[in-house]
Amino acid sequence: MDKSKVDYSVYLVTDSTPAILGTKDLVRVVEAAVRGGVSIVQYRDKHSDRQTAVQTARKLLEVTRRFGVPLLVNDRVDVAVEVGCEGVHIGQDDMAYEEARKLLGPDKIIGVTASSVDEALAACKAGADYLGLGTVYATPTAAPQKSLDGIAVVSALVAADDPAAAARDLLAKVVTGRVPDVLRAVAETTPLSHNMTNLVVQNFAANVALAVGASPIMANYAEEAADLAKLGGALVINMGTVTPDGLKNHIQAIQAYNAAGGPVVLDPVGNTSSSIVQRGVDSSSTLSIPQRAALAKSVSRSTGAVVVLTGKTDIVSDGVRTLRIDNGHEYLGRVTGTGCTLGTTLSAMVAAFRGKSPLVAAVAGLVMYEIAAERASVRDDVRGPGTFVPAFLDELSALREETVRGDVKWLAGAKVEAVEVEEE
Ligand SMILES: Cc1ncc(COP(=O)(O)OP(=O)(O)O)c(N)n1
Ligand SMILES: Cc1ncsc1CCOP(=O)(O)O
Repeated sequence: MDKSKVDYSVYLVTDSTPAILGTKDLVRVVEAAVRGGVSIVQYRDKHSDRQTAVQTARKLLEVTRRFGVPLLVNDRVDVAVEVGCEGVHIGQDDMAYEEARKLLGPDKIIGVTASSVDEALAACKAGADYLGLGTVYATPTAAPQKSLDGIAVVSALVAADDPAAAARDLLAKVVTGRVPDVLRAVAETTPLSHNMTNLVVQNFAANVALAVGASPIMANYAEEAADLAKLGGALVINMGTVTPDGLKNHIQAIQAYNAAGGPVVLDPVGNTSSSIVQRGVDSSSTLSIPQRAALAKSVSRSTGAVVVLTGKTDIVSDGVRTLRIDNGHEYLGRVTGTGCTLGTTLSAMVAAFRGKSPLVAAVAGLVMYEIAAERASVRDDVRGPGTFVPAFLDELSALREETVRGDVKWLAGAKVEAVEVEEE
């Protein structure tokens, strides 16, 4: 497992004490919670003897590996080494970070509890992969300007009657709560949105990029890609009006962005190839929502990419977590290019949120785009698809400005839910 890609959004810390677990079976609770959307699990057991702890950790590892999420062990580095799980979480009174690192090697995850700025700085300097910052309470007066990477919970999941439903609920809330972070990152960095897109949408896509806060360049000549890829932006490959020559340019540009580690958004539009990652196919799809969710998850698993299937209900999956978004307006389907320019929007989000969560970035792009459409559609000056387009650009821009000044009331309209997908 590549530890730089670990998602800390919903972090389950287990507890086997009867007061919290009750009479339930811990492994089943963890399995249900992971199925619901938990993205990382820590086995925390202060009471069991070593042999029992190793046995339990092995059972938990079997579950977490099946779902592709990491398992850490709290405090007991020897148990983590013996079962070969993804890492440990240590506190200030536990084994020293350096010693744990020696035992675990460079590739394992080591999280450290920090209860003061000094402890946090020391842990970062030593090389901790993440910090556990103790109990966090929101206050009604102080909304943080920057949210955390995720929340670690014990009883909200372990004591829940339905851990899978509780995990789905938390996942949707945590992902939605990070949307402003993504939009602010776009506003702060003005990322390059390098579009190799179709003939129909060039101008519209450039304007959407500007409205969401990105810097567009419509550059179809791949010789430019290597230089552009170094600028920290993202590439949009839209195959709407592709030609044999265009295809060669697409491949060369993708290679340049891959070499530079830059994100690529691929939109095959209504391409007639056999690939299933097709927006065109999807939007007229007769598949049910569970089928589309399973499809997105399986394509994401096999490609390693975050997959977005748009439609009345959008599906987003990173192969582990799958979400649905039910925002938008029918005008989006009555204006050409609105699917393509969603790709441009997503490029801005993934570029600005590079190194963080592409799943969260994708959800942010979808939510912003579709709530802008909802707001535009109810404006007095909008009388149909023609007047919708300028109003839509205005609303994209307004959402960006509101978010930057800390006004995120609009996010209350986000309809994001986690979807449970059966394992194949
Ligand atoms: C994610 C996470 N954050 C903090 C803690 C607390 O760890 P620690 O300070 O070692 O205390 P105990 O959990 O051992 O009582 C944690 N476990 N996980
Ligand atoms: C009409 C058309 N023809 C080739 S690409 C294109 C634009 C499609 O745009 P969208 O699918 O985003 O509406």
